Amino acid sequence: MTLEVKQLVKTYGETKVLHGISLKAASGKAFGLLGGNGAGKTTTIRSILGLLDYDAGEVQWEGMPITANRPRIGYLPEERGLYPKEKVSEQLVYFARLEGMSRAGAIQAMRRWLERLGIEEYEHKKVEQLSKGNQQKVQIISALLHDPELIILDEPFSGLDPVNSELLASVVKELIGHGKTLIFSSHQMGHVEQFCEDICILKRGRMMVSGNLMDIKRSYGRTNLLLRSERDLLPHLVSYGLPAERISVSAHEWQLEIAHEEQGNQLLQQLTRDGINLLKFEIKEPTLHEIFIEKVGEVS
Ligand SMILES: Nc1ncnc2c1ncn2[C@@H]1O[C@H](COP(=O)(O)OP(=O)(O)OP(=O)(O)O)[C@@H](O)[C@H]1O
Repeated sequence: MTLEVKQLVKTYGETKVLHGISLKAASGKAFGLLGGNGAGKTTTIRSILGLLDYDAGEVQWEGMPITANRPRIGYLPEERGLYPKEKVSEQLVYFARLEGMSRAGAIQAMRRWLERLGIEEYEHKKVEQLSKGNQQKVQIISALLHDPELIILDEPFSGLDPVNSELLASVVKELIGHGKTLIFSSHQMGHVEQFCEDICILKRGRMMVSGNLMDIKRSYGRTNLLLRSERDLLPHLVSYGLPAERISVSAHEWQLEIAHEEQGNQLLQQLTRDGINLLKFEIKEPTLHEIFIEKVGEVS
């Protein structure tokens, strides 16, 4: 099951906020929709959901316009939308009923999810009586209760402590394993790297990078070299012609950028010739965080 967005253009008044956004999210994979504040992620998501009229482009599900062939969609918006005075159970069953579930089916699914996320004791509590993180879990359940085929999660980890983040991470992996089509929007690059095979990075409504994350990393080359030694490596590295200002050091580890893998191997030979014993020699791919900073120029 594939979602395909083709050349989306959106204008507000005189301002174009999407300049031809295209993406393809396939079943059993997560797609990372990234970008700084105001880049156009929410506008893209709202266009996919049919909550927004766009000026040009197409949104297709399984090769057909999504308006004509609408999958079951689970959406976790960035801004939360629970009613504080209502009970958890009432709200969840209400949302599930809106998605066409029977009352009995909704209650059964709700109990399963409450238990899965470890908040079964709050079933009959009002939302306002729950902590922020537990309210977040209820909202996540409301997006997943009706077993959606297309799942769009905007900052799903917000407000979750490390233990609950792990719990949600395992749920997300399970959903991917069950063949769901998942779009994941987050400023937390670590989570994106954990789940997403494909990504795109937006900047002011334009696509700066798009494609398979491993390919994107590979296309950047293996540029970081990490060395660990009990000896001071700096004088040696400088004597090989490497600029001192490009070498960072912390706790017996030296990190520097190299042009290509071969340069790393040459350095290793030079250090060995100089009788330096290395405790670590690692050529590292760039992180998504580094790619993001280079492409967007800011972290948000
Ligand atoms: N209703 C609106 N009217 C006018 N401009 C809008 C409207 N909604 C969004 N915009 C503009 O569209 C651009 C993209 O906004 P969008 O909310 O899609 O960004 P985003 O990537 O989701 O940002 P964030 O990470 O901060 O949530 C921004 O410049 C924003 O100011």
